[in-house]
Amino acid sequence: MFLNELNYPVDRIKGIGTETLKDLKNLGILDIKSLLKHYPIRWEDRLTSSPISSGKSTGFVNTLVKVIEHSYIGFGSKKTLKVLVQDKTGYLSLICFGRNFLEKKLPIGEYFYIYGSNIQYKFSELQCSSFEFEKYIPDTEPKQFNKLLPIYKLSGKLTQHNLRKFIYSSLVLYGEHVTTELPRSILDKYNLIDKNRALEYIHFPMDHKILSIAKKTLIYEELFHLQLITGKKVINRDVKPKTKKQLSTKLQERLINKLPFDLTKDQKAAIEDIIRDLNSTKRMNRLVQGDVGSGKTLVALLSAIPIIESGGQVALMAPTELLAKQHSEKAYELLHSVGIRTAFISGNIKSSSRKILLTELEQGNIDLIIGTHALFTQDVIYKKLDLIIVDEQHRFGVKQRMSLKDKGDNPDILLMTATPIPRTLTLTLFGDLDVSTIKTMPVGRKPIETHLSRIGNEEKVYDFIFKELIKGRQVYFVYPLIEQSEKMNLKDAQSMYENLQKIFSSYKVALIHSKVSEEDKENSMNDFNSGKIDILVATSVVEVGVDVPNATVMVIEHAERFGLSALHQLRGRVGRGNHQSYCFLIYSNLLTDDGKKRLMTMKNTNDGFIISQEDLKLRGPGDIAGIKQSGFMQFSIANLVRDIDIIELAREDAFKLLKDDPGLLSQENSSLRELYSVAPPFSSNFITLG
Ligand SMILES: Nc1ncnc2c1ncn2[C@@H]1O[C@H](COP(=O)(O)OP(=O)(O)OP(=O)(O)O)[C@@H](O)[C@H]1O
Repeated sequence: MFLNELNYPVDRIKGIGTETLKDLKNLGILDIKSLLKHYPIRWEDRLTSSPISSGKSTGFVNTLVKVIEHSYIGFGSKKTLKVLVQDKTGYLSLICFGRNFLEKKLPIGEYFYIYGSNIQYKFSELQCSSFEFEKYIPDTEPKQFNKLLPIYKLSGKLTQHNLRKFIYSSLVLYGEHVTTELPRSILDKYNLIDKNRALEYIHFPMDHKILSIAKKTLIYEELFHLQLITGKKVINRDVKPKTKKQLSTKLQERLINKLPFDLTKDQKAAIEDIIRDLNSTKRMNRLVQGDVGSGKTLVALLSAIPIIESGGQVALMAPTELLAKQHSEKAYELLHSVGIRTAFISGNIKSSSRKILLTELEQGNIDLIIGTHALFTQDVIYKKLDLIIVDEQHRFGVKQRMSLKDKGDNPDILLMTATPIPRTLTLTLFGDLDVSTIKTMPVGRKPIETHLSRIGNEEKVYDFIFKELIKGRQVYFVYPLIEQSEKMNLKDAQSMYENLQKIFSSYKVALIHSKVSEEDKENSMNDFNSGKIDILVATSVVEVGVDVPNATVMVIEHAERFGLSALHQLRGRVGRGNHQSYCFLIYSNLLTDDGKKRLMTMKNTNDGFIISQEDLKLRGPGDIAGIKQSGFMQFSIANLVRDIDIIELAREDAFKLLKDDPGLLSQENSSLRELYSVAPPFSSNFITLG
């Protein structure tokens, strides 16, 4: 649809000068098509009449009035015009703060449409100081009334009025160039309308019904494109088959037998799923999702073994250096006894050591390499990269993930996440993804006891901690800030580190946060791991992956400032062994409703699946689990939670269309064909993963 004229720069529209252009640019509006895609954030209902008599209870009016009287309140320069108006149901005083000039614009005896909000009963009368009006002219359609008025996101000096004008002009001038992308059969199936009409009605709807059809059309179209792109990827994945393998699992089984515990039922099932994928001709694209501490990392490491046994290499990418380091230590511990050669790569390694490491990797002398995005810098070359494991995948940008894939010849991909999301959402976000879920927790794990505590009651928490420390257990303290901030009156890790050293003077306390050098971080972590340190004071750097089974208490101060999934991840640092563990969420007095809900959810459940559902409800998908940070999904109108049903329909339709007409060659699909021959639509807006 959006070709040619629709790509004209937006200043083709009359009235858009340099200043306005800047403001529009800030909203991402550069050309006609992006102007047309700047959909209203809401519509003000100036269609449904709300007479004056209803104002007292509803707080607003939308009615036709006659001006009855002018008067002034106050004196001198501070006097304020009061305009008394009347409709069929009663009187209303319009208080014109700073707008005494309205005396001329609202002459006595004339009729006006009035839209007023914040109506209050004061001084024995109904008053309104926030209102808009338009002169009533018989037999003429009003400009701003009797309709659903679009309200847009603004920037700088832009006004609603101007933006409406620009959008209206662009619809009049260029609307005819907008072509319908969706096949006619789909429009008919769901009673959707042509794209140009949908755009017209989304901005300037005559009534609620047409608005709802326009919305449905545009939402469906957006999701349909997303699914079409996903579908194409699936086809491409199948186009390049791997050779069928019969990987040996001997070494893997040997290691499993050596473990001091049995794998859980779900761990076993996940490993079986992975082996089946690795052996098949289809490239693996599997997500292992499991709650914190459910044993995903172990599953991933065990899954790497058959690939390595067959002569392939494996790369494991973690989101933070701390986590990568920890994984590499675990991997070494687990795998070196069977002769598997593991290595850790980081951006901080000295160039001479790096050179050696890279040569070893290129020659195939390293079987499993673990690191952060340092794994795919240009000079990293693999001899035979067959499997990529990505931990906490949502924390990576798409580009990072893609460049790793290019390091091998169609390598298998295993993603891991401790932030489970609903299946439809997973499919949408990650394309054609197979999912293994680890729900069963290792035997002996006890649910973590979570206590909420208001700031000021820390003494009790400290008393409790003393008891745990005496038993030989270890403790985390987490703070939202690294250092003191003048702007925010919050406790910070640095000052509390000093304080806690005094309070727990016979115990060893360490501090880690993102500003601590990698070396110091590593030393502290090692010492905490080995039990040399009793108390670790930190920021949310310990959120992911840190695994110290002897730690039994997690204290999070200013807990209301953390998101649900962060709280859950942090809490998941304890309860990783057989000891009963505890989490104390200390909150300040300033609790918002959402903050309260988050804390209550944490208190009431340990189940990461329930928590992520709550998170989704409270924050919406855009914010969840770093999806926004990874920058791959920005919808203009669709909403992944609200529109879940449409996502499923669009997926079915898009996949069917690709199956029936993979080349988009039929007449009915010609718009789509044309569109995709230039560039996938919205490609700058979203890319799916996988
Ligand atoms: N089946 C099991 N029985 C007992 N302990 C297990 C089992 N599987 C893993 N563990 C141990 O439980 C701890 C957590 O395992 P792991 O680190 O693999 O979990 P995870 O799901 O990756 O955790 P996170 O999401 O926090 O990163 C580790 O110390 C691991 O050795």
